[in-house]
Amino acid sequence: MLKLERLVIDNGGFLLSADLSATAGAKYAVIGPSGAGKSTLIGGIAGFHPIKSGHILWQGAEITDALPGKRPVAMLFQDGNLFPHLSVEQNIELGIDPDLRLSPDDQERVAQAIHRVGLAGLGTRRPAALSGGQQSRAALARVLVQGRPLLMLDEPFAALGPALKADMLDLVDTLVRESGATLLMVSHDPADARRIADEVILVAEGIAHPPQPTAKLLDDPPPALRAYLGAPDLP
Ligand SMILES: Nc1ncnc2c1ncn2[C@@H]1O[C@H](COP(=O)(O)OP(=O)(O)OP(=O)(O)O)[C@@H](O)[C@H]1O
Repeated sequence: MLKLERLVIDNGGFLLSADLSATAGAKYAVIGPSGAGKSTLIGGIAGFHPIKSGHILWQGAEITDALPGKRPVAMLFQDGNLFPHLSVEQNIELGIDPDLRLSPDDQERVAQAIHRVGLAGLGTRRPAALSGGQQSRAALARVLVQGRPLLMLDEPFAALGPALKADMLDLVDTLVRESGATLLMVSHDPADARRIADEVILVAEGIAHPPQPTAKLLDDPPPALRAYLGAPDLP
């Protein structure tokens, strides 16, 4: 379980509060208005922002002050952060060892990840020689090989068209189920939440609220979410 206990994250003076738990192996969408603090929330859990107060616990162990690389977290951003001068294979290998010194077992894991995301035969290409969807797959393979139990995606597929995005969400769903990882995915699109998330963490006005079942929250949104979703005001 991921526990955020009276947590306050400081992102350059912007404060985000969270007091909630996320069940291991479940899938959460993080949604809410622009600027509300969604990226701050997952950046804080990943160790990219200082913690002003409170605690972050994973499976009962305190990780509040752990270095980012020592946390149980793999993170994927919108642009995927692929290095243009490296092959797809090398980009994925970086997920295992920044110096690209891989054991035969590691190389086998990379080959399996490439296969698993549907890029078999394209491992020697540079990112520029891949389509946008294929680049997303390569970036996903890189977080996969890290084998971390907490997978955090920050609007990873926002640049893709609707059909490709749906494909990628389904792929993430399958991979997360297979690995048993816990997923936190920031998205602006409620349809993404419905497609993949068991529960939604609503972030509004600097507060990350405890998770609520996706359909219940989206079918009957609270005022903070209602305006954002463009839902009509209640009479
Ligand atoms: N480096 C920074 N220094 C100061 N304030 C920042 C910094 N980065 C972000 N902020 C502020 O923190 C607040 C939350 O930003 P954050 O990126 O977490 O929101 P968000 O909900 O992810 O927004 P969006 O949906 O637009 O990506 C915003 O008001 C933003 O202006």
